[in-house]
Amino acid sequence: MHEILHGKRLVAFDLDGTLIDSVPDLAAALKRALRGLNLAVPVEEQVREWVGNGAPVLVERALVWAVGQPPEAHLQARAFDAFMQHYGAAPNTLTRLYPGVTKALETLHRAGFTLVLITNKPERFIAPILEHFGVKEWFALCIGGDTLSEKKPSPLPLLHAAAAFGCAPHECLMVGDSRHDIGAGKAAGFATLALPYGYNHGDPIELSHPDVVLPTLDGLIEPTGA
Ligand SMILES: O=C(O)COP(=O)(O)O
Ligand SMILES: [Mg+2]
Repeated sequence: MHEILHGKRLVAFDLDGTLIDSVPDLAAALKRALRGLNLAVPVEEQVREWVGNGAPVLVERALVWAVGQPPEAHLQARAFDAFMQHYGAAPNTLTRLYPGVTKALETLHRAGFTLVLITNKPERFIAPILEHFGVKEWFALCIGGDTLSEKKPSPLPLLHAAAAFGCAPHECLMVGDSRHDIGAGKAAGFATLALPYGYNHGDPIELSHPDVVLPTLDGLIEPTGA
């Protein structure tokens, strides 16, 4: 096990860009929504830079790009509803688990860590996706971007999860791909571990100064030899 796990009891995982590469399905749903409104559609690489602050902000960023200004409320509402419908209908068509995810979750769970999922994705999508990839059973709690009154980078969901299992913040680790995960982790008093392969608005995750950066989750569970 990686030394950052020493003294830890709870590990909180981000979802998009950390466990799953979900942008292809997010982009497909966004394109369908925009096309349905007769608006320009972005390429997948653009969508990759817009993910991370939850579905309403994803749709808003797409509309700003498509119409050149902040969208009026009725356009935002129509595009958001369409996006939610399209994504809900096909959240797992092109989405893939990143390497090492299943083994890391299973190994940590069997080693006695409490695993929680803290994503900014709307809560309704979490269970179908985790079930599809056969990893839902490893999580003791899942929190979405609309589950509580605040989402990452607020520390609130992290502190909520720690309290739910009677853990002090210093006994917890936040694992994520974006500045919102690392910011929330630091604000909550968690240790922080970053994966560089996900979505961080085009910036290197090192700029957020996580405690550790690993190329994949394999490094979290590898024997240290110590
Ligand atoms: O829906 C999003 O913005 C992405 O969510 P996540 O990276 O917090 O899982
Ligand atoms: Mg993420």
